[in-house]
Amino acid sequence: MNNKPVWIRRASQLVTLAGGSAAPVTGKRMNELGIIENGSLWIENGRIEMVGTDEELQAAYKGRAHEAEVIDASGKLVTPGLVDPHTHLVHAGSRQNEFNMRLNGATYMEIMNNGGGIHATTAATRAADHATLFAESKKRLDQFLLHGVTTVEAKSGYGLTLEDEIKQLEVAQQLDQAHPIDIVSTFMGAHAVPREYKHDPDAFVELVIRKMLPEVARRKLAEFNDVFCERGVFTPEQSRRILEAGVEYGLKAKIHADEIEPYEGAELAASIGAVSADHLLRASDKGIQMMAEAGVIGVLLPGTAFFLMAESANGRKMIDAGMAVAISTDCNPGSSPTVSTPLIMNLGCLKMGMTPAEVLTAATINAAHAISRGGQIGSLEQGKQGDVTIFDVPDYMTLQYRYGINHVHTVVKKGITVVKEGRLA
Ligand SMILES: N=CN[C@@H](CCC(=O)O)C(=O)O
Ligand SMILES: [Zn+2]
Repeated sequence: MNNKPVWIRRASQLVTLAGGSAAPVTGKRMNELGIIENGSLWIENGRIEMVGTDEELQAAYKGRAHEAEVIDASGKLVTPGLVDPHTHLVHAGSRQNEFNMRLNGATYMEIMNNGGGIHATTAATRAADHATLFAESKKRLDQFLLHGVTTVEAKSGYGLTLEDEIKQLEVAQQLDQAHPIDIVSTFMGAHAVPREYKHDPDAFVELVIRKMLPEVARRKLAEFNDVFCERGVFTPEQSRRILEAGVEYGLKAKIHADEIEPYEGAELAASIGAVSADHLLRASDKGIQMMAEAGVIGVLLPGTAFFLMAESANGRKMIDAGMAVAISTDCNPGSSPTVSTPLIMNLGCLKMGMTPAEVLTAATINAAHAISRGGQIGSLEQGKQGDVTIFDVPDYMTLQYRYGINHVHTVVKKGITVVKEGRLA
C-alpha cells in the first residue's frame, strides 16, 4: 500500500471536467472540458488536494516534493479515471459461436428465442461457482483497468433464480473489495424470462417483485434495479411494475430501452424518473424530449450497435435536444464483448456524431452521474477521489483521432498507481 502523496506534473493537457459535480452536463457545456495546459495535480490520502498549472503547484508544494511519488506527464493527456456505467461484468462462458451465426444472417433475437443469447450465458453462469465467476470476471476488470477505467457498474441478470442472482451480486461485491476498480451493483433479475417460465412470464415477474427484490434489498446487494424492456422480453407494463417495486425497496431505476425496436422505453424512463435509460437505438423523438425534460441520463452503447451491425443511437440529436448523455461499453458476452471504453469513445465520434470533447464528458462526469457518483468521481477537482488516467497522446483530440489503440500509460486509483507504462503495477 503506497501512502505517499502522488504529484502528477507538466501534463500537456490536464482535462479537469470541473463544474459538473452537482448535475449531469448537457447541451453545449458538454464541449467545455476545463483544460489546464502544463497541468499539475496533487493527491493525498486518496483525494485530490490541488489542481492547477505546474507553476502553481510548484509554489504550493515546494517544501514537500521529496515526500511525493512524482509522475512526469509531459507530452501526455491527463483525464479523470474513466467511468463505465453499464456492464454485464459478472458472467461465465463465451458466445463466439453466436457471433459466427450472426455473421451468417441470424439475428440477436432469433438466437435468444431459440434458447441461445442471454439463455446460453444464464446456463453457463448457473453452472459456475463463485470462484469461477470471480476468476473470469477479474480478468475483465484487469483489462478495464488497463484501458483507463477506474469505476464500473455491474449488473446481475444471468442467474434468473433468486440463488443465482444473489451469487452474481455476491461476486460483484467480492470483486469490489479485492480489485482496485470500484464496482457499483445493479440487480437485473428481469434481464430475460427464463426458459422454465416461458409459458407464464407473469409468474416470473411476480417472482422478481415478491422474492428477488426484497432479498436483494435486505442484503444491500445492489443500488440499482434494471429491466430489459423489449418486445418479446418484458413489456412496458411489466417493466413499470418491476421498476416501481424496486423503488419501493430503495433501488433506483435503470432501464434497457428501445434497443431492438421502438417500444416506448424512453417514455417509460421519463415517466417514472429513472436515473438512466440505456441503449435507445430506436428511441422516439417524443421519448428523447421527455427524457431531456425529466433529466433522465441516456447511456449510449455504440459498441453494441457496432457489434450487432445495427444503426447507432443518435447521440447528436439527443445532445441537441438537451438530454444528458453518457457512454459505456455494455461489456457482455453477446452483444458487446469489449472492455475498451476508449474504443467506445472513438465509436461515439464516428457513429453517433459526437465531438471528441462530448465523448470525454460522456465517459467521465456524465457516466459518474449515471451511477449516482457525480459528487465523488468523474472530474479532477479538489476533494474528489484521486482517480486519474494518463494517456500517451498530447491532447484529447488525438485520443479520438488515433482510434482503436490503447493509449493508456498510467492509471492512479484513490491515489495509488495501479497501471505503470501500460502494465498492471
Ligand atoms: N440487451 C440486453 N442485455 C445485454 C446483452 C446481454 C447478452 O446478450 O448477453 C445488452 O445490454 O446488450
Ligand atoms: Zn446491458
